[in-house]
Amino acid sequence: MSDILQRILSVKAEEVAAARQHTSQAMLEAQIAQQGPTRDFVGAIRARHARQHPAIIAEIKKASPSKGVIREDFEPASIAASYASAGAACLSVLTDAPFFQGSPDYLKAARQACDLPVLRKDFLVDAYQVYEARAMGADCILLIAAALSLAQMQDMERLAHQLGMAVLVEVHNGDELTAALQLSTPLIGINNRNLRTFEVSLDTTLDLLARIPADRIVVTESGILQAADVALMQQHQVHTYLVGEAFMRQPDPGVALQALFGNFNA
Ligand SMILES: O=P(O)(O)OC[C@@H](O)[C@@H](O)c1c[nH]c2ccccc12
Repeated sequence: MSDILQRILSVKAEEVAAARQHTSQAMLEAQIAQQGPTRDFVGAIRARHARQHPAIIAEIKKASPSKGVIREDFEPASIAASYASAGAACLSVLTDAPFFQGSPDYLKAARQACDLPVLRKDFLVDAYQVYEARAMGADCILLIAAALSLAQMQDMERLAHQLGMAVLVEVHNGDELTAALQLSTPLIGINNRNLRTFEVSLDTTLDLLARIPADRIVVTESGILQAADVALMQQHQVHTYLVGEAFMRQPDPGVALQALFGNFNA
């Protein structure tokens, strides 16, 4: 039986084929020409670090295949505003519909409601989706090393940079990290959740840390739920976090962000 990541990737290939039927790449490029400038995703993270603050990429996620519906009362614009006033560095918005109940409209609404840079959180398998990301307003894309060859990642990174977007490359093991370190992006995400089994272990971050050069920014992703998790990462000089569920389960996500990371001001 194929794992969940394989299933998602085959659905994505179908989605891309269908999307091309009604919106050509040339049409996406015309939409991109109408977009304003991108917001500096890496710069927003570095600015938090320069003030000795953690940098939080706060996620807007309604549901996931491992947890089902996480948040019933789901208004991306007000969640974005709440995160922004709580001092988040950046936003991450799920745009995948079939598995995460996300939408490009959620990304647009969230980005419009604040001035934070926004990551399109989806499963990219084709350059077409990089154009799509910028056309919907994204400032950064996610490249999942478990889903892509090094050559694919290099091509998509080059395109993202041409379009003014940053790249977060996500790894889960040493082989994926070896590939990720051959990209030029400074943003190396370590996903504590295995996308094939859903198992979560913060040791994933700690185990890979020693291999990451000092000029890269380690983003610990998934499973950061409580103060002890943050303290553990701080002890290991990890200062950039991608957090969704811990915030999305609370009535006010920004209040939850400050409860977990402290009340610093952006
Ligand atoms: O909700 P959490 O456990 O805080 O995790 C957020 C984020 O890391 C997670 O949503 C994620 C990380 N990588 C992904 C790739 C695809 C979809 C989702 C993800």
